[in-house]
Amino acid sequence: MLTSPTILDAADPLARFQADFVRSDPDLIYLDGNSLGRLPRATADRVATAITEEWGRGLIRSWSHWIDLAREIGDRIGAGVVSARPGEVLVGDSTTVNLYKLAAAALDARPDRRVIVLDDDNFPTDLYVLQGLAAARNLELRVLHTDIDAGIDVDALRAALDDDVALLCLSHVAYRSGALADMSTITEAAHAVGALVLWDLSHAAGSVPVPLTESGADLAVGCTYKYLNGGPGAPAFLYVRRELQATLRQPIWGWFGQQDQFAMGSTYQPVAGIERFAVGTPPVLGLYAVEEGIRPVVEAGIDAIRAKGVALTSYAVDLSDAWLTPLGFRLASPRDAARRGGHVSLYHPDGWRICQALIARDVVPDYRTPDRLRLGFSPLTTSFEDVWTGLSRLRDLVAAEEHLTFDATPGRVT
Ligand SMILES: Cc1ncc(COP(=O)(O)O)c(C=O)c1O
Ligand SMILES: Nc1c(O)cccc1C(=O)C[C@H](N)C(=O)O
Repeated sequence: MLTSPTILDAADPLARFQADFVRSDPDLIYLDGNSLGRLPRATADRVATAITEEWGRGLIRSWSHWIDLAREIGDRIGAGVVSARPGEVLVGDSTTVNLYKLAAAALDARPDRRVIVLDDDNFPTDLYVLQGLAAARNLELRVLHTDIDAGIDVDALRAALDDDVALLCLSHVAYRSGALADMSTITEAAHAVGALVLWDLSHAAGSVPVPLTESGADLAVGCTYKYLNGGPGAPAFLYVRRELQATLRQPIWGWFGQQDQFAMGSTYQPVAGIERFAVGTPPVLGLYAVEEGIRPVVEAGIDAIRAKGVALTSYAVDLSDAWLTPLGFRLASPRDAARRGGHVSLYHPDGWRICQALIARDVVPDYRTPDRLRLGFSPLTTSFEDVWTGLSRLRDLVAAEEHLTFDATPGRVT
C-alpha cells in the first residue's frame, strides 16, 4: 500500500525549510534541484546589499571584507556540508578548472608513475580534463567500464590499480544513475598502491554525508549550484587534505596564491595553506550567494538531509514500481537506498518524448542519454506531495500517450 504524501509531509522534520526558498509557481513540480538548486529567499537581499553597500558605498575599501571570503566559506562547507578540517576547503573557479588544478598537482606529485585511472561513467568534463592532461603528458588513461545504472564495480577497480597509477579520479555520486561510491573502501584501495585520489562531489555535496576526513581522501572538487543552492555559475569548491598541501603545486601560478600578495613580488612563492590553490580575484558576489545557499544546508544538518533524501528517493521508487513499471519504465538507479544519492533515473525507450511531455505538464525533470529521465529530489525544497504529483502526472501522460505527439529526436538538453 502506498503511503499518502500528506502523512509523510506532516512527519517531515525538514518541511519548514521549503519556506526559505522561492517557489513562485506553486503548480510547478521542480525535480531538477540536483542540476540547479532553487533560489534561497535570503540571497537576493544579501547580494543586493553587497552591491549597494559594500561595492557602491565602500568601493575598494570593502576588500577588507572580501579578501578571505573564499577560505571562510570553504571552512563552512568543510564544517557543515562535507567532512573536512579548517583550512582544507577553498571556494572559487569552476568545478572543471578546480579539477584541472588538482589533477595536475597530483600528477606532478607522482612524476615516476604513468597511469590515470577513471571510469567511463564519470561526468564528461572530468573525462575531458583527464584526457587533456594525459595527452599533454603522454600518460596512460586506464578507463574502467561502469554499468551506468549500477555504479562502480569495486573489484574491477582494484584490479585496475597497480604501482604505476598516479591518480584515481571518480565521482562520489554518479551524475546519471545517482549511484553512491564507497569513498572509504575505494580511497583505501588507491592508497594501498600509493596513488592519490580525486573525488568529484558535485552530486554529493549537500545531499549525502561526504567522509573526506574519515576516508583519508586526498583531493576533491564540487559545484555549489546543485544541492548547495548557490545559483547559476556559482563558484565551485576544492578540497586538499592538510598533510598534502605543502607538497602539492597547482599549475596556475596566480597572485591570489602568492605569499605576501600585495608586496607584488616578481617571483611566485605560494602560501603554505589551502590558498595556494587559489588563482585570481575571487567572484565576490557569487561567494555571497554561496554563503546564503549553504546556510539552510548547514542548519538542517547533513544527516537529516540524507535521511530525507533516502525517504524521498525510496518513495519515488515505490511509486514508480506501482505506477510506471507497467507502462514500460525501468529503474536505472541502484534499488538499495544505501547505494544511491539524492536522485533517481528511470529508463523508458521513449525517454526524450516523455521528458518533453512532462515539462508541458509543469513537471521539470532532466533528460540524460540514453533514454533516461533523471528525477532530482532536493531534500530541503522537495515535498513528498511533489514526488506524488510529479510521478502521477508522469503516469497519466504516458497512459494517455500524450508523449507520442512530441518530436522523437533528442534536442538540446540541460
Ligand atoms: C559531476 C559533475 N562534475 C562537474 C560538473 C560541471 O562542472 P562546471 O561547473 O565546471 O561546469 C557537473 C555539472 O555540471 C557535474 O555533474
Ligand atoms: N552546469 C550546468 C550548466 O551550466 C548547464 C546545464 C546543466 C548544468 C548541470 O549542472 C548539469 C549537471 N551537472 C548534470 O549532472 O548533468
